[in-house]
Amino acid sequence: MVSREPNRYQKQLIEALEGIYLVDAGPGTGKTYTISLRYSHILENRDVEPDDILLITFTENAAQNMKERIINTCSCDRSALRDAPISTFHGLCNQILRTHGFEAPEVLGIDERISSNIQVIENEILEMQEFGNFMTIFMDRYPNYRDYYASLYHEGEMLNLIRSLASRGIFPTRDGWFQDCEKELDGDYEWFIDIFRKANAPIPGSRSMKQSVLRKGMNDYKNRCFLPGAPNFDDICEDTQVSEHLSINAFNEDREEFKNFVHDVYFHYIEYMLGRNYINFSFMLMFAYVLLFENHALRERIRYRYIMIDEFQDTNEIQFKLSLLLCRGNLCVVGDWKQSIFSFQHASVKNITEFEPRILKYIDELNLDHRRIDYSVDNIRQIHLMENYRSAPEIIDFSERALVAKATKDEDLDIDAVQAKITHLEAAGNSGPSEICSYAFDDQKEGILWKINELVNNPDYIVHENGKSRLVKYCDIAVLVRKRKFGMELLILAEKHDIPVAYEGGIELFSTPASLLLLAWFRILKNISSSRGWAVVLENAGYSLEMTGSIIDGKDYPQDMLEFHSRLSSMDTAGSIARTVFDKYGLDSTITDRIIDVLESVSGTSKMNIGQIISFMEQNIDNGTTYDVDSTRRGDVFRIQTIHSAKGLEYPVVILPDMDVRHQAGNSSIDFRDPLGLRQKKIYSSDPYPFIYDNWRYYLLSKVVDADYDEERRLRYVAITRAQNYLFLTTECKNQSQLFINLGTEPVVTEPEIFPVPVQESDINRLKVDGDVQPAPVKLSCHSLMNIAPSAGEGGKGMEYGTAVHSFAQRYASDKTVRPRTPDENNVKKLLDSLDGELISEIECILPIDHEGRRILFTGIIDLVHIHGDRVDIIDYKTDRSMSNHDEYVKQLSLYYHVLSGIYKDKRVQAYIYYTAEDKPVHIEHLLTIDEIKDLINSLPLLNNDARSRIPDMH
Ligand SMILES: Nc1ncnc2c1ncn2[C@@H]1O[C@H](COP(=O)(O)OP(=O)(O)OP(=O)(O)O)[C@@H](O)[C@H]1O
Repeated sequence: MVSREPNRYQKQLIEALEGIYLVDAGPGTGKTYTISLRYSHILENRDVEPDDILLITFTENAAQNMKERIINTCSCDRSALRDAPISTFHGLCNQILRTHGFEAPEVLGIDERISSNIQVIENEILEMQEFGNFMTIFMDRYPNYRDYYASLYHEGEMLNLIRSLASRGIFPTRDGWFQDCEKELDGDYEWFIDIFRKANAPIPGSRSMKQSVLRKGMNDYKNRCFLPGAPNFDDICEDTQVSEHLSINAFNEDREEFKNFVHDVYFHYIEYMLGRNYINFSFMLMFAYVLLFENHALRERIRYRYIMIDEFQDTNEIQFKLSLLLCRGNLCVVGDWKQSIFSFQHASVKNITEFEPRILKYIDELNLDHRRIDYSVDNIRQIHLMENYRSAPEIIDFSERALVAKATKDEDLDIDAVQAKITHLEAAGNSGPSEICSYAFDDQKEGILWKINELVNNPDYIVHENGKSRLVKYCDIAVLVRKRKFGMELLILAEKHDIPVAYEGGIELFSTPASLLLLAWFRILKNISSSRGWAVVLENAGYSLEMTGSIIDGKDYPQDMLEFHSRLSSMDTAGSIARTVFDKYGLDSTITDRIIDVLESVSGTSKMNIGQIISFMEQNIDNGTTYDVDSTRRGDVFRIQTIHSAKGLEYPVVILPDMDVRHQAGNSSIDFRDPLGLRQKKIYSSDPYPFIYDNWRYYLLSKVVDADYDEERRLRYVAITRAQNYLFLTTECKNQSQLFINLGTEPVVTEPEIFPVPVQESDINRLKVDGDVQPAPVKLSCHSLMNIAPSAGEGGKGMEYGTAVHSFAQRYASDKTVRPRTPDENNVKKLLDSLDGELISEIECILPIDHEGRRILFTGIIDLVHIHGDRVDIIDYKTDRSMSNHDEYVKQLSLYYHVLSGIYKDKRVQAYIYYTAEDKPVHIEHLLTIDEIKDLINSLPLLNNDARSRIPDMH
């Protein structure tokens, strides 16, 4: 067992307390572990209180965990630690503003105050609604900007731009910009021209010079709709290059008016929010910053003796500057540039990769008119942690190779330069078994589930825990996805297959069936004749389409539902309506709790009426907004997580599906990024005719700024480095990303075996339909009657082997030229050669059984049917090395037997299991009768837990 003593370098970090420290170290090197020990060490060895040490983490959860870890390990007074400033930047700024921020808006020339009961708008949709209201007023007041309004795809673009500017420390004042920061909006000409010349250099060919990368990328210029006056393609594109003169002209585009527009929207939106006693996360940081910047006495009072920041690679510029203002000279930041994956939240990887130049630049800015930073940063020390305690050596090596895998065929990636920046890690703690394997499936999600079932309880896969070895459990496995949609689809499929699963990392709460039902009731509450509302409610209660149509047309709603409606009408809060609806339907889960929670919080914050609640729910659905739901299921379940939410975690087994690395163009008409500054992608003009034209200048400039796949690679790196022992990469057979191909692991092409597929009722209980309604049939795979561990079925040869044998048998039955490759396939060939009747292979069959008032449809695939004279043989291949599962297979063959007996009434049907390893067809003498099958059905948990028993009574 690995000792938990810090290593030499970790010790050095723990003990080196005074000064500025940068730790840019790889995954699993113990950064978080060491930081918590360093915190305790400061308390134990310096004359300070917990209040003197600021520890910043990335999420509230991480802060909580860190605090608990410190409380459990530190020998100092635990009660003092409970309120210690271990928090996120937002938590810290919120606290500063509520205590000292009353007059902060004055710094920007705003007359409003920050009250101690100011409401933080955390909800994206709610803020978007507020922003929409604000823009309506603004547009009315500023008609002069109407061309800009017309060019926006969506008002939300402006809100996103405001957040992005705020994260960079670009704030508007009444008369201009705070600290002349608007020069950032102009872009960086030197930087631009440097990359322009690189991208525009012709490429040496064998005989003559070939087109530059930039020139190649410009071909689409001809097809765009630019305003008249834009240069012709031939003017802009020369033989092998793009005109430098026109490119400089494009960079120097006059944007004064556009900047004024952005300034006015930004400034008045801040005023509007404060006027309603609201603040958002971006403005919280902004006001805390300007307050500490201007109020020297306060800054002096608040500053911390020691500051530590975890996950520094995902901080943004204003957070970096805030840390400097809050610091007395002892700052320690830890992170890993290779794990920077939050640029969409405006994080800046350069905070860590260019730590030193940035700190010097920021200090110059902060000290321009007053000496705010009085400590020295001349001696920034770096501590290198190079031992990875998490992953097996193969996984560490593979992760480092993945960082230099090209994302596209033509990507101009300087592999040597990237490699030079990677510090190779040694595996320090994990000497357990290890495997990296990639798979190509026809259906990737089915394939992933198959692999999970193959892993669990399979002696081929071992996990070490607390010094002991054991088989893999579901809870050891994490599937880390790029997009939530993929994760949600996998979740639904896993649930359908009855594989224990939990989805973590946010779900589209308002698109869940429970929420859609609630939305329907809100619609009915707003308008008793709402056909959209009634359609959902009636359908959910089991009414057929025709019945629903006639009820809606005749406004002849069921009495019990009308009574329920009048009960809901008497309620005055969205939360109580939601609670009552969910109670009525017997819906009680973490999802319904969270829906109530969100509705209570947003309707409480902004006093919404029913119409606004409906539109809030609709916008959530349209935007696919996700909410964290406190873990759906605990226990032995495998986890599906987005890569972003898996940051900092580790799992014995990681499955990483292929991800699409094509850049989503995204509908946006404005852009703000280095080195281009603030730009309009689209321009509205009524001349020569009203249209939203492409901006030729932006088009050209955007071609200069290379498509950047670095963050995609880093995302993959984060996912891979969560794995301790086993890493499985998966892809679709037909649709492999270039990044996947370039990882260089030849995928095993395999077809997943069929699972038990109990088709379940929806988790929503229904209001009862008047009269008798035949319940829908339940579809079950024949495997659901069998009691076989998923991996045991192939008796040690593995499912892949079994799949290959089945696949060979199927092909050989129809094409005798196919060659066997294994002894089992050879035996199958012998068997098939010996059969002289008609052969039908892999035929799907369904056996209906009526049981206790309900129809159950058993489905399965018969490997081989052999029809010969008055006899029909059913043959099922098994690649097991023993016959230990024989009795279970008899159940499966019995179902097939009853199907074929019903079809071939005048023939004798016989069933055989063909054990391929032994070349042994075993005739099954005693097949189960239908009554015996019904006895087995009684023991199925799914059917006993019949949803019908949970139907609420409306009467
Ligand atoms: N000196 C050590 N001895 C034994 N185990 C260690 C040591 N240092 C760290 N570990 C263990 O290594 C694992 C990774 O540690 P930690 O999460 O702190 O790394 P990290 O550098 O923050 O990783 P990441 O960058 O991936 O978030 C944890 O299980 C931790 O307990």
